[in-house]
Amino acid sequence: MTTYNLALIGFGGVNRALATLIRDEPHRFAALGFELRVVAITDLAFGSLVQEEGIDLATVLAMPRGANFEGLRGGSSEPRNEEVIKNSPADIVVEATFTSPVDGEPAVSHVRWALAAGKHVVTTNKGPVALHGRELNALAKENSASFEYEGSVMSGTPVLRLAQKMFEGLQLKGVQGILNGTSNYVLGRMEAGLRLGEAIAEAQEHGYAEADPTADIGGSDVRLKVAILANELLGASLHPDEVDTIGIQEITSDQVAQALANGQRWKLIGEATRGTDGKITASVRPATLTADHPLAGISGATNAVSFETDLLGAVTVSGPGAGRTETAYALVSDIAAVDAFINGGVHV
Ligand SMILES: NC(=O)c1ccc[n+]([C@@H]2O[C@H](COP(=O)([O-])OP(=O)(O)OC[C@H]3O[C@@H](n4cnc5c(N)ncnc54)[C@H](O)[C@@H]3O)[C@@H](O)[C@H]2O)c1
Ligand SMILES: N[C@@H](CCO)C(=O)O
Repeated sequence: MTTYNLALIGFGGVNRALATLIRDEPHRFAALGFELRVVAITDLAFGSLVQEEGIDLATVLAMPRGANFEGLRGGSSEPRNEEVIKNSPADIVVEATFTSPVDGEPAVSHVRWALAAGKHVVTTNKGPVALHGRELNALAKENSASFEYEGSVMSGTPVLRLAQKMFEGLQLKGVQGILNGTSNYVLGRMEAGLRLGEAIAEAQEHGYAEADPTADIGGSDVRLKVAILANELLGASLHPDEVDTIGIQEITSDQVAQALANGQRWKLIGEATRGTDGKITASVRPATLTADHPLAGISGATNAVSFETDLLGAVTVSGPGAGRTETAYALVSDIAAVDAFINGGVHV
């Protein structure tokens, strides 16, 4: 059976959940026809660790926050990202550091270094895809590497591959969705009477929120996702700055209660639409939805996206939009796509 060597860049919630799956559920990967070995980890907090024969995941997963890899064979307290990405014996670089909605760094550099070295990249990080997707895909092609990012839009719920593969023969006119688990969770908890700050703290505990939750609440997380959907599925060349964005930070508990009393729910809606002139416009804004709207019933960290098609009308997909293990699954599906690329030379 093929063994793929992985380098985990970022050892936070998502990559720890992936490491846990690799440690506890090897049968899941065996069923896909390969096994996974983690040969390198880097993280701002832990430093870096490279062990060619495979890192003992039980040991590193048991390390408390505040500890670092110095003292372990091949370990250092410095996060030597560039050295690890370029020189470790990894076949696949798993990028799950924090998302910068401004310039995508440091993740953009991580992805560039890996692809330029001919290594495959899987990532849940929206920044590189939304801000430099075209360039990075070209770099992947140039270096015969695979660049996979299914988890960048709706965590483990398949959206990009589903639309690319299953909507063949349909014309896509637009997409509309609830694309942020944290803000949707927060709005639901405000309906239950919590204050905004209390609800955000709960979302952080569940592992839904970004490192800086203002990205979730202020709409910049959804802006990146809308740009990805528009560019990947509608053939646009949108920069996230071109997506008009308003978050939920100004929505008050009174407004939430008032809407409920009127049979409505506040939701943060991201959309991208192809106009009659062919131009794609996109926005993120809060809206009150009546109960009969297809997105009104989407609660908690669940997300949903409606694809507006010419022959079927709206096709809506819903599922987890955030969560550590749910997002780690996106990486599993991406690694399976890399395997298919390696074996067939094609993207799936
Ligand atoms: N958690 C989710 O539900 C979810 C869902 C979809 C996508 N994502 C994306 O996945 C990525 C990881 O999410 P997470 O929940 O694991 O975040 P996290 O904050 O738990 O972990 C990120 C880790 O990256 C490390 N890091 C930050 N900058 C670094 C650097 N320069 N070098 C090395 N390490 C660095 C941090 O120390 C931290 O341990 C983010 O980009 C996020 O937007 C998360
Ligand atoms: N913080 C994001 C993670 C998924 O991208 C959310 O809450 O949706």
